[in-house]
Amino acid sequence: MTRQAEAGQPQPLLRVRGLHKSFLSTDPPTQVLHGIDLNVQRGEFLAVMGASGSGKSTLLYSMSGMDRPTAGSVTLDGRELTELRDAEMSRVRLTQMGFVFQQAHFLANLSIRDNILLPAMKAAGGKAAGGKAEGEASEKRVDALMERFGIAHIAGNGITKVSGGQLQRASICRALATEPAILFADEPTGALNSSMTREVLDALTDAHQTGTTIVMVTHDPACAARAERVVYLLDGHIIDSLHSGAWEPDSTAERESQLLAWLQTKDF
Ligand SMILES: Nc1ncnc2c1ncn2[C@@H]1O[C@H](COP(=O)(O)OP(=O)(O)OP(=O)(O)O)[C@@H](O)[C@H]1O
Repeated sequence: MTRQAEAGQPQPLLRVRGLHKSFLSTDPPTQVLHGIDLNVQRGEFLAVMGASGSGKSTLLYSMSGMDRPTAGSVTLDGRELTELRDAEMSRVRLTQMGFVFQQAHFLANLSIRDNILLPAMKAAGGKAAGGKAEGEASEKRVDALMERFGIAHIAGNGITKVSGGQLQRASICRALATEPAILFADEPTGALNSSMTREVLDALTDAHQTGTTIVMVTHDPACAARAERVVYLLDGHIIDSLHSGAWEPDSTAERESQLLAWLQTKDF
């Protein structure tokens, strides 16, 4: 879409234009993304699908500032991210973005609650710098999130004393505790069995329904069926997208079969 055509549209929360990513560490360089254009609207739940190696994780990392794109533009709430220095980008990631990965990385010497609280405290500037009130507000928010996602009873446990599904729900709490503008999830259910997958998907759906913008990379049609829109990546290009609309519990089977039929047209 040209800038002129975009003028009448609501400004997307995340706007990606002409995004290229090559890895120069290989000889010859590995060109992974070939000029991605993508808008993510405020409050949207977007899934990114595609075959293994098509560049899904590279896209997620390049648009969330975890890695530097080779060329192109990424704006979050109108702010160009590709020009930020590392320290500024780290601050944006800490305060405006939440991340959930396939494997939850938690500190072994802290309780689940303290692991969740840590980035929220850091984002608020720390108790000492941010003031007692901000620290207390972070603690209240974390306790409310743990309650909402059904893990309040494991608050004091260490990470070896919880299930994979509980740990992943704790990851989602940790990602939301800083009240990010956008949540990035990379195969958040990839390491879970089907009942734990459902727990985590319910948590993500809940986060979305209460206003969180989500971009999720997934192989799993059951995960992608929760999203409002799915884009399909092939060899570093977005080749198609499917709008499924708002998710309703009753529509799960229908959405999955619609998505599977769409994926079959892509040799998925
Ligand atoms: N750091 C790196 N250096 C060199 N090549 C890389 C690097 N990271 C990724 N690649 C290559 O980029 C391509 C895309 O990888 P990416 O992980 O983004 O794909 P994907 O679609 O997420 O795959 P999967 O579904 O298997 O996780 C692959 O060919 C991969 O080998």
